[in-house]
Amino acid sequence: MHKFRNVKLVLEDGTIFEGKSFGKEKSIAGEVVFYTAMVGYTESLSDPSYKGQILVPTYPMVGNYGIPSADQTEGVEDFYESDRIHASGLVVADYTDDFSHWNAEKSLSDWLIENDVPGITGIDTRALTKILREKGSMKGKIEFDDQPIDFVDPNQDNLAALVSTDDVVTYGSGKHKVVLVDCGVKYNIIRCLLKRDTTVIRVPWNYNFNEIDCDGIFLSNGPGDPVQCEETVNHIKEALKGAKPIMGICLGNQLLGRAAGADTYKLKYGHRSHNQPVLLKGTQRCFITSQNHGYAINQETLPSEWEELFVNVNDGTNEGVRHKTKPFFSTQFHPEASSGPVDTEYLFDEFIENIEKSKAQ
Ligand SMILES: NC(=O)CC[C@H](N)C(=O)O
Repeated sequence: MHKFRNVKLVLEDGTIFEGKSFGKEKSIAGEVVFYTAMVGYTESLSDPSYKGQILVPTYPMVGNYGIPSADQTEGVEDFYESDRIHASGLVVADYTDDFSHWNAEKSLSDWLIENDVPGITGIDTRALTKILREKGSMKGKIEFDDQPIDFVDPNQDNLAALVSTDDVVTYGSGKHKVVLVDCGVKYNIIRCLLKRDTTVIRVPWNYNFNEIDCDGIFLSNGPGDPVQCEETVNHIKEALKGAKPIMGICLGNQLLGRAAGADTYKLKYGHRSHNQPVLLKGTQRCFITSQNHGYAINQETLPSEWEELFVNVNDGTNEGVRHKTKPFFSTQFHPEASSGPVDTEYLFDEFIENIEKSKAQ
């Protein structure tokens, strides 16, 4: 029985939380980040953007709806955001093995163990989150006494390269051909594109996608610091010389911003939740969005032919950019949601409209 052995969460500032293990009995180190969504542990743990991070859901009870089936449609799992867990570890207040849900097939504990990922329960996640909010996201480790390890900063690595596809993969057979630059794509982006009559050609993060004859370019979400993806940025710079429609999400927003000439920077503790309010610039329209990011575009550095598209109402940070004359836009939040509110899924329709207009020219 692997469960409920003593284990510690150790923060870079010296704080130690004692808890019980309910995942793999393996010490790991990473960046500790909190998220305040009440549901969505399956989607978050399988979101490649969490690579290298130790996740702390602030919602106290975790595990009660189990882990879903691996049913697939067109080669994409219906209920996961990738084919494995990408987060390094999970920290919860109150884990329960006693799950109940129409689609549950196994416990969260079993899924963590299968994926070699440790979990720690019995932690005062409210106290932990207060520390992360005061001091910012920080390095931490889930450590078993007999397996000491050092702290690591995952953002020093090119994490997108670690989670991107190795091969070019094609999904669907719709009329619009979209190149999907995979820096760590969430499956719901592929699902949202396939629902809109597309053929999706998923390519590695550093692939020269400009060589592909396509109708539009999609820049995915992904983990880590956008400065690590200089190769992708150079390919985007090339694409910006043309006029093929581009849409980006999250890391895709940051990479589009950098390709345009703007800078990016690290936020103190990031935005990870289902209730982030964003204002559509030039209107009074506010959307509630799903978010997961630690970096942002510095909107002051956007060149004059670009403008801010959305802004975060909580802290004024950038939530999207667009070109003033060409069909290029991106969002820092997640219009594909999964998990979270779907109010901004219409942005995929705008991307497809841009493709239709550009094909009609
Ligand atoms: N979800 C994402 O694409 C995250 C983008 C980037 N890694 C950040 O943390 O800001």
